[in-house]
Amino acid sequence: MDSLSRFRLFSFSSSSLIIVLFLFYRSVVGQSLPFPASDIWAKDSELHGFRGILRDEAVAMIKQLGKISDSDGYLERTFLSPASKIATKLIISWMEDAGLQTWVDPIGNIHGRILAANSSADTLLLGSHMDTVIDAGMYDGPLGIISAISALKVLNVTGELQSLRRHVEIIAFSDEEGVRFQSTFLGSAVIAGVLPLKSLNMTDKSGLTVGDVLRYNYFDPTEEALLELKYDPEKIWGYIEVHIEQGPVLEHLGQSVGVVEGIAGQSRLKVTVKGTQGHAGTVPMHMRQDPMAASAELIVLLENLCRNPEKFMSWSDSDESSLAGLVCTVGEISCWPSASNVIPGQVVFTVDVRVMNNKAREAVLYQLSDQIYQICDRRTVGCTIDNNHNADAVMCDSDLSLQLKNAAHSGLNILSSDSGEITDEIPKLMSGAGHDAMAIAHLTKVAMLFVRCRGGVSHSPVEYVLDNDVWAAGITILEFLRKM
Ligand SMILES: NC(=O)NC(NC(N)=O)C(=O)[O-]
Ligand SMILES: [Mn+2]
Ligand SMILES: [Mn+2]
Repeated sequence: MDSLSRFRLFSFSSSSLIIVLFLFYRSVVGQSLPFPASDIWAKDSELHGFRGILRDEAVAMIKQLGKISDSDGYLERTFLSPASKIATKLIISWMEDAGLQTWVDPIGNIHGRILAANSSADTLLLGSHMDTVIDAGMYDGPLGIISAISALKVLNVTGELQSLRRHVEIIAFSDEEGVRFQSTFLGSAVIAGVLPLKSLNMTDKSGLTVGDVLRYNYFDPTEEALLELKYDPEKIWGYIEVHIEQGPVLEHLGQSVGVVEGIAGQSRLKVTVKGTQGHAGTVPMHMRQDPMAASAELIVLLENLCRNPEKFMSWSDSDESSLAGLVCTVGEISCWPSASNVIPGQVVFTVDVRVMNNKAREAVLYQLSDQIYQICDRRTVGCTIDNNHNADAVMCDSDLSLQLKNAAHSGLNILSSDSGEITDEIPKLMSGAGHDAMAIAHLTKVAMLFVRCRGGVSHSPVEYVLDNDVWAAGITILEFLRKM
């Protein structure tokens, strides 16, 4: 047996012996030792990177939250839905177990806070979103909330919670995906004071508006009332978000975590194509105004434009480099009346466009709209394009990111001291996915930690993160909190 294994065996057996002696002492003498049991666990856990809390318990929490859904058979938890209300109670219980003061704001954001001894200290915000897409994975959003809660729970166990240099507040945001109302960041945008008022009029599939739902939850979303929920930038030091990468880079590099350099800008359109509803058997093809066939041509065009922008865009608008990372997705389509023997009267589909360069995104949107109107005119069908959501690209703060990178490095070294691996350089990478950090960047400086996910797959039930990578996220936040 090599020396490292002998040391590990000794350290494990000695800590187990201490625990047995403590339990025997308490049972015989009936008194606790001069120091509380948690110190023993804390010392033992310190040796092993608090694996019990930061890995095993965190993974169990992710799985538990991943079962709370509005739908049977797959995970769907949208803005202020019944499942979100159940999830809220669970997240509050976890925050309180970690020693945090908790509350829920009128937008459904869940807050957990610990105050520093210095009442004039500024505040570090941590968090991510509790809502999901449809047929979602269980890590997108909840990983960021739970890794932050677990890190603070460790500090609670070790008695360090009261000696933090800054106030720390975890926020579980109520709507990042924008699945129910197509307008995203509803929760984080209110905290940052940047919620577009037009978002309040967005409707869900049942015809309810955002405003209706908030008023049903006893909050009248007037401009003044919304601004009262905005945080004061002077009191906020920064925002850190842990999130799965949702891409293949970290897995390709063989790294568990990476630091995000920037987040691509994004826009969401709703395209409505109106034609002449008719009988599938009697209207000759040349006499049809068919919005379904028109939409099919539009969707192929959108794909073609984003695959080969140079064929559609004069380079004066934006040169090739600025179009790097351009992606375009039609994720949702519906038609009326949706019967196999009826030429539809109307088709509605969504368009999601992402690219790092904001000017390039505007140029792409212009080209898309121009092409859509040209095709609809040629097909004599009507067309309206609603621009439901825009979020400019965000660059993460370099100083905060460096602190996060250093925390990741020291955290991984703690974990690798168990396994003997030496931690390489922590990679930096871009995000094509959007994050609450895009909204919070309007309030304070932001940094993000990406966590490897299997095959880079996300927005799918096969989304998966290794338990040890969950652990890596938690210990990074723990090290960040200790060193900030
Ligand atoms: N991390 C995410 O999945 N965010 C998603 N949501 C927004 N708003 O971007 C997305 O589609 O990328
Ligand atoms: Mn997502
Ligand atoms: Mn997400």
